[in-house]
Amino acid sequence: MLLGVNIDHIAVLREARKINDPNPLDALGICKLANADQITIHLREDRRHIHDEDAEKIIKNSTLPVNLECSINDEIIDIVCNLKPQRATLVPENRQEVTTEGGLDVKSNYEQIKKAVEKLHKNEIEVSLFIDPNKEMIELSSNLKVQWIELHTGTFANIYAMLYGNLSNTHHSIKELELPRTQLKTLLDNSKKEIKKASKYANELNLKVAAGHGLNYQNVTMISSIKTIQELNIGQSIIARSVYTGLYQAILDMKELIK
Ligand SMILES: CC(=O)[C@@H](O)[C@H](O)COP(=O)(O)O
Ligand SMILES: NCC(=O)COP(=O)(O)O
Repeated sequence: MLLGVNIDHIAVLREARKINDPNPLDALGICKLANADQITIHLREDRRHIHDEDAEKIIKNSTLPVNLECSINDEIIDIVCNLKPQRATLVPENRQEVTTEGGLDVKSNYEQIKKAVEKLHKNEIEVSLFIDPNKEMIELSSNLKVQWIELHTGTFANIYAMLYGNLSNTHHSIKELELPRTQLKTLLDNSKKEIKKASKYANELNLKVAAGHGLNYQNVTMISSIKTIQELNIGQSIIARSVYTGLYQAILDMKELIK
């Protein structure tokens, strides 16, 4: 199983002080040494962590392929076309959100996405669509002739955290998931089944499948055991663990779990 390490959260720490430290660029060599397969970054419209200058330097200096996540906004797509990462992953963005809350609505935004995919392909950038594990979204992605889809695992991760991660005992508890454990267990099983079924269907349509969002050292093996998923993109949990273990060890630990 391939691992893309999302290094956005190094920039989150830097932006907490609005200075130049820590610099996400410094992570590139460590990711390579720890056998990461890809660097993932998200150039958000509000530039809350990764900035244009970071993206430019990371793409120029990385010896690993760079997967640049971005919205479908015209201006952002033009920036990505100039930056020329190996891959662009198109994601939904909502200025108010704490983090990406769901997959791209490929149906409602079909024409805008088509335009973005064509521009990116013209610039020799492979394209992935960050979508929910939903048959219609997969079929529309296939129609758009993208190379990859990335299945949003945020719902799965939230259920897991409420069931096994003690989240319900904190002020971050997710109200709509405050359910009896038996019910959460069923929801978790169903969520995994949905992801498995979606990845199998996408492979049948010749789409390569990545998955990510909210994956961590506890929940990841439930997803990495799905053979029709080729790659995981993981950020927050790896960077959080690296505070204690160092980034090199945090990546090795994740690689060991998903091999
Ligand atoms: C699309 C996705 O899942 C990641 O890019 C994630 O959103 C990164 O973290 P932030 O949501 O904090 O930007
Ligand atoms: N596309 C998902 C990603 O890059 C990482 O998300 P997270 O692990 O930071 O939640």
